[in-house]
Amino acid sequence: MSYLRSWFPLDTATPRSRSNVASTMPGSFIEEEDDGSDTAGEDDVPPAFPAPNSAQRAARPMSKSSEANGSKIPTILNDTSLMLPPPIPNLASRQPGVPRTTTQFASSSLLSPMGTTEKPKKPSRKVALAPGFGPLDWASLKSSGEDLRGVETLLRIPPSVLKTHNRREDAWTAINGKVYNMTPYLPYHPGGEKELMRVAGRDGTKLFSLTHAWVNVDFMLDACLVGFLVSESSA
Ligand code: HEM
Repeated sequence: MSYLRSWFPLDTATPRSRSNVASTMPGSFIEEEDDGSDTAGEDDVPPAFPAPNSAQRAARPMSKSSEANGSKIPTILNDTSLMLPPPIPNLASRQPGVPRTTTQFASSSLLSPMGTTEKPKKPSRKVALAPGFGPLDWASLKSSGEDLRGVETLLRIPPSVLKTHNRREDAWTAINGKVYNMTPYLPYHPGGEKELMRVAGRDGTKLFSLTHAWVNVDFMLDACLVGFLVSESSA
């Protein structure tokens, strides 16, 4: 009991009756000193929650009726005092290709992601490749062992030599210092032959990286490497 008294500021000087204690703290497990009398069965009251004198109990508002009769029974949170449910998303307002507003997003996470309805920023400039000239066909041609270079060994190529390889049947270009034979790749190029031919016989590094810097030319045209671009003087 002395242990419990240190928790609760009870007036220990004037001993209270059990009924006094019970009226201030309903459901309290506090009891008087064991006076030896038989109290079996009276201890079965569950402990009060929130605990008497706890911060939670102090913070919660008392109901009007409980304030009136002086008892400290906290108001029970009922359905009307709960937060309102989120608004139901208006699915009918969705338009293909029209991005949704932020409120439409906030209302549901089950809608399809925005990327699927958004218009592409720029129209694709890819061309329709002839059947049998897709990326996988190019990959299998590269690994077939067929000669796609047209040279015996890798060469040192000055701009004056590069310039002479500017026809569809013999189209070379230099990208990042490496010279490639583009001719076998022409029908496989997703941007079309015409675009590729713009860099035939010259250094195509700038145009290449302006168009699609993400394309791995080292890998795409590894089987077409003919040599390295060098200055006229060092050729
Ligand atoms: C010489 C090496 C080149 C290689 C290996 C190459 C490869 C490719 C590849 C793989 C794509 C598809 C890109 C993608 O799916 O995102 C592509 C697209 C394209 N390429 Fe090239 N390319 C080369 C040079 C050029 C050059 C010099 C031009 C000239 C402007 C060009 C113009 C284009 C265009 C317009 C597209 C379509 C882009 C689009 O709208 O999606 N390419 N190229």
